[in-house]
This record gives sequence, structure tokens and C-alpha cells, in this order.
Amino acid sequence: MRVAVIGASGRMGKNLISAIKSAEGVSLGAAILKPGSSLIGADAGEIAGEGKLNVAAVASLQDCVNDFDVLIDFTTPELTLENAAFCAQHNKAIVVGTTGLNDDEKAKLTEASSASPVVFAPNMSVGVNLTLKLLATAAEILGDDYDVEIVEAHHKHKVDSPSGTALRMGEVVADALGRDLKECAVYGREGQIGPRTQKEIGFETIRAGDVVGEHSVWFATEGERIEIVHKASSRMTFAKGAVRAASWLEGKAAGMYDMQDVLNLK
Ligand SMILES: NC(=O)C1=CN([C@@H]2O[C@H](COP(=O)(O)OP(=O)(O)OC[C@H]3O[C@@H](n4cnc5c(N)ncnc54)[C@H](OP(=O)(O)O)[C@@H]3O)[C@@H](O)[C@H]2O)C=CC1
Ligand SMILES: O=C(O)C1=N[C@H](C(=O)O)C[C@H](O)C1
Repeated sequence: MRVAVIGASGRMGKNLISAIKSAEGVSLGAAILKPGSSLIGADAGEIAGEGKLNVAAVASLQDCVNDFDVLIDFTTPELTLENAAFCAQHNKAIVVGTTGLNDDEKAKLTEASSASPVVFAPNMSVGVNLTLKLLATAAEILGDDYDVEIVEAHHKHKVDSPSGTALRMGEVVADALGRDLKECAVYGREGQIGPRTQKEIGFETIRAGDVVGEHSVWFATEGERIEIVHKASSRMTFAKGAVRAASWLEGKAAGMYDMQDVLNLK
């Protein structure tokens, strides 16, 4: 599998190049940077601190259209949609890790997946995807008597809130409790808010320093509290998951998949 990475000099882009270098059965086919970047033409391996990989970074997907089979995209919602449309048009698979897409943008991504396969997941780590299963089980067993609160912490550069992972955790818990997250979610309380309603699911966001990504889901009732916690300490955990998804896509039919499909957790 020849894999292309767009946003190759970003926090995830560099980790993705490292993960591709150390994975079996995949190779780096192309690395794409923002047009105008001073790194265009530089060796992608050197951009990632991995030494030469003999792949020169380019400024657009069109410039490397014959050099890859699957694109890995951890960028911005707007760019991801452009990239997904390009992949659909050119029969390329795509792995999307970008978060912060609104409902309309998610619908457009689903539209692109009717032409070629897409893996789209807000968190590519094995640990978070297992945690989603644990959350569903906990919510089913604990039911409506336990208040659910989701706390997430990330580095100060992160631009979307709550994190995509926190929102997915909320969806999983809401589904297991027969609720609609759109109706029961409460974000960042402030002021004279009154007592908590029984069925709300609260989200709290911390942005500070270099935190890679931490999620904690509380189930609290009179007399006890359970916390299910995941802490990422390296972006390589997301990058390895994305590369695993890219390999998994080989030979897959067009359609929308997620990491639960890739990891066989459904
Ligand atoms: N699903 C998962 O497991 C994970 C998801 N994420 C998500 O991934 C996304 C990216 O995160 P992160 O790597 O931290 O962010 P960065 O800002 O570090 O990386 C984004 C990259 O995209 C590049 N970019 C922007 N516009 C273009 C363009 N037109 N062409 C090519 N490249 C472009 C940026 O370039 P420049 O710097 O020059 O602007 C930057 O290098 C976020 O949505 C984040 O939430 C993050 C970690 C894990
Ligand atoms: O922006 C990040 O860094 C991360 N974003 C993802 C999210 O929004 O859930 C996943 C991970 O926690 C890191």
C-alpha cells in the first residue's frame, strides 16, 4: 500500500510519516504541504526527523495523484472535505482523523464515501476504541440513576471543543441509555445554572500546555462514582492506528467505516 500524508509537517503529519516508516506492508508514497510552505521540495523523512525517505514534499494532491493508493488526512474540516472529494474522483481510499466537522460536513464526507472507501474516526488509538465499548457496557448496566459527565484535556493549540473523542463518548453513552445527545448534552456550565437535570450529559474542556489527549467519563450517584479514563501520552498511538486503518482499507468496497470496523470491535 502506498500511503500519502497531507499536512505532513503538522503534529500528526510528522508522527504519521514515522509510523509509516516503521510499519510493514506500507510505504510513504507522497507527502503534501500547504501551498507556499517553505518545506515544499524537502524530503518528507527529514521533515519528520526520520532521515531521508526519498519522497519530496509537494503542494497539492494533483502533484502526486499517481504516487499513492490511500490518503491519511489529519488537517481541518474544510480541507478534509476537499481531499475526500478528490479521493472519490480518483478512486483513492482515505483515512480521516480530522475532528470538529459539523453535521453538514459529516454528510458531505458520507457522500464522498459512496464512491470510494473512507475510515473516519475521532480517535484512532486502540485504547480509546476499547474504552468506547467499556462505556457502552457501563451505561447499560448503570442506567439513568448515574449522572454522566465527560471531562477532556488537550494541548493549548487544539482548535475544536469538545474533542471529537469526547463527543463520540457522549454519543455512545447516550445511545446505550436511549437518549439523543443533541437533546441532553450540556457544555461548559457557568453562572446560576440551577440543579442538574437527571438525564443531561455534561462536557467539560481543559486546554493547557502540551497535553496529548485525556478523557475521563464519570458515572456518579449517591454513595459512589465510577471513572473510566483514557490518557494518551504519545501521538504515535493515533498515528499507528491510522496506518493500521490504511492497510485495512486494501480491497475494501466504497462506504463509510470507523475504527471499530478496523479493530473488529463491532
Ligand atoms: N483521530 C485522531 O486519532 C486524532 C485526530 N486529531 C485531529 O487531527 C487534526 C490535526 O491535528 P494536529 O496534527 O494537531 O494539527 P496541526 O495544525 O499540527 O496539523 C494540521 C496540518 O494541516 C496543514 N494544512 C492546513 N491547510 C493545508 C493545506 N491547504 N494543504 C496542506 N496542508 C494543510 C497545516 O499546515 P500549516 O501548519 O502550514 O498551517 C498543518 O501542518 C485536528 O482536527 C485534530 O483534532 C489529532 C490527533 C488524533
Ligand atoms: O487535537 C488533538 O490533539 C486530538 N484530537 C482528537 C479529538 O479531538 O478527539 C483525538 C486526540 O484526543 C487528540
